[in-house]
Amino acid sequence: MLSQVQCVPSSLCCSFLSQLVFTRLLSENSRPQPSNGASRDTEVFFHGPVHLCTAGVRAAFVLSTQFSQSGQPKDYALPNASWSQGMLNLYNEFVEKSKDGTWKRIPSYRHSSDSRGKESYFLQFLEGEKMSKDTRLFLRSLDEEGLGFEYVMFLNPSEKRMVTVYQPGPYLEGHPGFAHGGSTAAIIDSTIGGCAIFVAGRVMTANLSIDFKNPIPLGSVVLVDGKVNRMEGRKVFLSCQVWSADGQTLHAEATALFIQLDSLSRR
Ligand SMILES: CCCCCCCC(=O)SCCNC(=O)CCNC(=O)[C@H](O)C(C)(C)COP(=O)(O)OP(=O)(O)OC[C@H]1O[C@@H](n2cnc3c(N)ncnc32)[C@H](O)[C@@H]1OP(=O)(O)O
Repeated sequence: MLSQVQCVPSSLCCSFLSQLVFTRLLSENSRPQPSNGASRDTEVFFHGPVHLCTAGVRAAFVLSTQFSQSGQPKDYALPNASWSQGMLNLYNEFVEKSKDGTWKRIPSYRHSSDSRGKESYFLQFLEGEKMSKDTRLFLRSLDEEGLGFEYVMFLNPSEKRMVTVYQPGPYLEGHPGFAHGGSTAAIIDSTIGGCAIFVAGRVMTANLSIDFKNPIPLGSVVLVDGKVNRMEGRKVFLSCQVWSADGQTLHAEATALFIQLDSLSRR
């Protein structure tokens, strides 16, 4: 995913009832069309006795992670039961800051194609792209809440800045108890990638250089703060810092170069 990641030497980077019931979403080829309800999209495989009840619970759980009650694709950038109080506090802080329009919460879906036709700064990026229904966005690839990347992004358009309130889950472990450096690189890349898309439309990461300063405990809450520093032609230069929620610990800082893929997409 990354063209280049540099790590400082001191860095530490380096079923629920599944024995009775196997439930899996079919390949996302059969991912439900949101307006038609969700049931078409799940296939439940039973091994042994038919445990309809548990299967139903499991299926309902899986579906509830993908669709809102309205049947529309679920916006994952909203609080869920896995968010810690610290995560909620930071989220509420930025929601408050968004009331005057300074900041804007960025909705987030599991599939790129779910962003189509919605208010999304990704829309411009997506236009004209062929979307595969087999794919999931990397950071939204897990069915169960809280296990992987729990995050919400807020964009400050005038400052060309994006902050991500981020809570790394247990499936992101590197060294025991701490987030893998690659997962930190991924959230940084996506945060500043959002900034770059905002100013330049279709972009790709050409270079990402990260200094890992302090390990990030799994389940803790951090603020990923990225901004555009300058643009030179097709080149977008960005920087990013990852801070603990209390602002006392700098976990990582990064610089990056994104390249605009075509000038027509420039905002
Ligand atoms: C969820 C939404 C957020 C998304 C965030 C996720 C983003 C990603 O992870 S993208 C995936 C990872 N990135 C990739 O796979 C990119 C692979 N690389 C490429 O496709 C190409 O090299 C690409 C597009 C970056 C640049 O290619 P190309 O368009 O031909 O540009 P090219 O002409 O070589 O270079 C343009 C300028 O950038 C400079 N440049 C290119 N790469 C680099 C680099 N690594 N370091 C420094 N400068 C560079 C060139 O020197 C040139 O400068 P100048 O105009 O001053 O001469």
